[in-house]
Amino acid sequence: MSQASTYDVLIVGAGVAGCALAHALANAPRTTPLRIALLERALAEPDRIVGELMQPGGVLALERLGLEHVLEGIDAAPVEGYCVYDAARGKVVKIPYPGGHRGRAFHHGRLIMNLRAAAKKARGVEVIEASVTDLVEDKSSRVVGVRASVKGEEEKRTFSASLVVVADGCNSNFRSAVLGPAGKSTTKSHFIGVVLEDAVLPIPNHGTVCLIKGSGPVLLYRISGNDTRILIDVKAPVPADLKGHILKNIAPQLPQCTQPSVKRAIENDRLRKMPNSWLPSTPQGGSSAKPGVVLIGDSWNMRHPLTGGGMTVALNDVASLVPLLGAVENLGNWTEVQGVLDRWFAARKPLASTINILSVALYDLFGADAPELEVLRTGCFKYFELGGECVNGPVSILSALAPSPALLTYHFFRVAFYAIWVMFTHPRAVPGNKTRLAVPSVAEYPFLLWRSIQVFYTACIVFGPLLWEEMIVHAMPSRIQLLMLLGGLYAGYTLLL
Ligand SMILES: Cc1cc2nc3c(=O)[nH]c(=O)nc-3n(C[C@H](O)[C@H](O)[C@H](O)COP(=O)(O)OP(=O)(O)OC[C@H]3O[C@@H](n4cnc5c(N)ncnc54)[C@H](O)[C@@H]3O)c2cc1C
Repeated sequence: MSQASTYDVLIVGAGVAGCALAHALANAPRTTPLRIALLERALAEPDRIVGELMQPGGVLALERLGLEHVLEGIDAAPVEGYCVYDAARGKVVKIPYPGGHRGRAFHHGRLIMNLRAAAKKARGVEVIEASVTDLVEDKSSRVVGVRASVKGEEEKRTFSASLVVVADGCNSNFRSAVLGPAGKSTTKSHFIGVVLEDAVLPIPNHGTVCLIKGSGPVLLYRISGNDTRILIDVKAPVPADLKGHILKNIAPQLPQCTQPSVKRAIENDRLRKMPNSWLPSTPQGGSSAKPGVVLIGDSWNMRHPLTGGGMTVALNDVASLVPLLGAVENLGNWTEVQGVLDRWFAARKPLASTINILSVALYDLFGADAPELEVLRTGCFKYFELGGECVNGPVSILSALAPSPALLTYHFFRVAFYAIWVMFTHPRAVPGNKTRLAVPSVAEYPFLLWRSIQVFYTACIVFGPLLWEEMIVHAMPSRIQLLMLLGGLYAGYTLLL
């Protein structure tokens, strides 16, 4: 016989978002405390290659949520900034976080176990090992609960609640039921991961991003006293002989100091693979939303993991949602919840959109194979070499300390113009004699002028659609969007003339 269990809130998935949300909702000041069920399909320590570097903006969100202690006792490594290594030139540039801020890197499973323990301790939260199989709807198609296989029980159980929150991660089973076609994600590439033992990084305590010729970027960061994570971006189709491909084409391009540990790990260990997906967020409070259910975390919004922003976005989403949702006395009042979701969508935009756009734009530059993107990639590296605000601005954005799409747009297009300047003014290999370097001659200017137009156009088509998707498409009434599109087309037409 199936049992029924009734709560105020059901949360599907005890990962980063689900645990933080359960803990924060339980601690929200309310006249009547909430009864929350946190349903997780496997309570054993997860062993995954995701969510291992937390940006300073994520650490601050944990503090806002009263969860900073989850970073303790897990042998987490401090992260003081980034080091970008350009394999083509064998050069590194140091990009420290601003103002002495720090991120942390760790084994993902250890963080999750601490988060689950914190959720379990919170008043009114029940953590249940159960795999959710269906959303339960009433006659009006409002979600009123879930059905789940509970560990140790033969029959499926129905859980009911005023509100269901889905936080079941990147492979969400319920995304399309809630979002419809808007829930279709795009996979840009895969990350291949292994753990290196006793690896030496070019700059200690700095996440390393390696720009590789003919392949996507490679990330390296220490995740405990002895362990270093390597994530190698591989575009589709993933080669059948992956180990051979990495050992032959990628490992020799990595910084010399890391190569012995990389070769050892690739030869001896099992390679793990995860898709790198992109899913812009869509509003959940509008008339097309499914009543009674809300998505949060990767089930709702994903970006490229190159910039390690997923947990930061998820935690900041929780931190901005809970004060709004916690104030709703009757969570069964969907009209009131809808209003909250609209305000939440607007409140989260600056941080989430900045991180999301940056991750994909940077990936397009760093994973470049087209010649125009190659120019932008070189320009970006040289922009960082300028130091000062050319480092401080971008790293403040990356670390989620400066949640500003305007600042991101400013630096992105400064990089594009600087890349064009570099093309005209910096020495480069002379065609036909790769060992000789020379500044382009005046005779080459017509070609470079044409290339500049292509580079600028490429910058626009990399950045424009991301900005449109994240900032405009769901933020404005469609008539204003249409006017903006027509205005943009007209401006482009007059510029071309
Ligand atoms: C290769 C890779 C590397 C990444 N590296 C970083 C990084 O360094 N830094 C960073 O900030 N972000 C990183 N991310 C992104 C980050 O992992 C996610 O943004 C983050 O984990 C999202 O949290 P979540 O709670 O939404 O999902 P998850 O943390 O994935 O949690 C989902 C939970 O739901 C459970 N679940 C799923 N289905 C069900 C079901 N039917 N019933 C019950 N439970 C269920 C799962 O078991 C899991 O515990 C990376 C992503 C990838 C792909």
